[in-house]
Amino acid sequence: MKIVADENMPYVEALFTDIADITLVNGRKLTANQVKDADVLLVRSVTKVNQALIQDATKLKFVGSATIGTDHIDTDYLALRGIPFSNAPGCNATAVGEFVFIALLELAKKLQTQLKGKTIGIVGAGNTGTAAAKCLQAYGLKVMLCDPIKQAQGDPREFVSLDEIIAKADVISLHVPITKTGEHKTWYMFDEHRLAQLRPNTWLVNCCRGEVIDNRALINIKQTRSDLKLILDVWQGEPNPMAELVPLVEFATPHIAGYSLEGKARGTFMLYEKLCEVLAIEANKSLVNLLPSFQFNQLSANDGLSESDLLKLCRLVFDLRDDDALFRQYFSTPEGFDALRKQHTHRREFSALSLKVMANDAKSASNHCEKMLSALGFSQ
Ligand SMILES: NC(=O)C1=CN([C@@H]2O[C@H](COP(=O)(O)OP(=O)(O)OC[C@H]3O[C@@H](n4cnc5c(N)ncnc54)[C@H](O)[C@@H]3O)[C@@H](O)[C@H]2O)C=CC1
Ligand SMILES: O=C(O)C(=O)[C@H](O)COP(=O)(O)O
Repeated sequence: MKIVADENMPYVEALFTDIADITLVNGRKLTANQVKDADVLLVRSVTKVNQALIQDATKLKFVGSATIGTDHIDTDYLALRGIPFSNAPGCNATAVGEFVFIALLELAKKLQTQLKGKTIGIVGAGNTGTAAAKCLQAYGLKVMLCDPIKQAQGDPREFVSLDEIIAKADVISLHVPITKTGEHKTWYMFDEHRLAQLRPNTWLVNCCRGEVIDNRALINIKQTRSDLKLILDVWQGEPNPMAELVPLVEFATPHIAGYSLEGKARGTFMLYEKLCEVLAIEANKSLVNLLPSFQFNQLSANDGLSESDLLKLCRLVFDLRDDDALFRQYFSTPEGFDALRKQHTHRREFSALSLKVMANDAKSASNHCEKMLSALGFSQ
């Protein structure tokens, strides 16, 4: 049996060697010829899986994408061919949630202000939006959710409209799939008109898909609205972001919000489990055994962490400034965007770090700080 897998999918060899021969490929440049004798195809978001790619792959019995998004997969064509498909919903939700939290702490620091006290609007309350909300609420921030689809499905959480988010939130974070049709389509959800409605000093975060914001309109509005602050992890036209936009952005990263080591490993592992199910074989590997130990095993923190202390702690698992600096230097070089993603130093999730909080006051042993760090996801 032959598995063709994206070379940027960690742990493929550790998980699939017992099942099949593995050929690793450049996912962005994958050709029909490379796939034609594959039994299994494992991709990431940069590979368009459609009729043109797989029509000659007559033996194909499974396609997996180690991602949340499925906009690169022609699922109708796979269904027509009767080829089972699985993505990896939720695999990198924690990574995205922590990315948003850390990025906002970084932005507050850069602007010499505080994140504390701000009201956050989350657009799209699925896996990643919920994970972001969890971190922000753990820090005591007011979070408003907008998700008309979940609302209509009877999700018991409180929801508001997008207009209300735009009118009231200090920070807007986007967590929707890219959709081009229908009542709730998200393509250019933030077009010229919506961008013009943003309140003074709004912080806008996009780590879902670039085309949710009209990037040309964003460039235009930033010419006259220096009060708007941007954190962009995703870009219209990846892997070629609009060069004029980059200097207008406070933190710029190459679509790595979901790139924690845990998140990537979870994505591959979910496909491993699914393939075993499809092939009716036992899944005898474990996810925990794949992950290396973290270099900072256990730390003590004093009670009463300031926002600045909290950021220092977060930087131990992920220092966003490194990715931002590399992005500005290399994004416009040939293949620079993809190289930055490939060479991204895998960061860890908060749970990799065990923290013991030293109470200043013996009576407050079970203190606020300990609860907050635990709710953020740090181990204890
Ligand atoms: N930058 C990165 O590394 C990553 C990016 N992503 C992107 O983020 C997207 C969201 O991921 P998840 O949260 O896991 O997906 P999800 O499917 O769990 O949640 C998306 C939510 O958006 C809602 N939604 C759809 N249209 C909407 C609209 N017009 N207004 C408000 N809400 C709307 C849906 O009802 C759903 O609850 C993915 O589709 C993917 O494109 C996901 C993971 C990592
Ligand atoms: O899961 C998704 O959807 C994402 O956007 C991924 O984080 C993208 O990662 P790659 O598949 O492009 O490595």
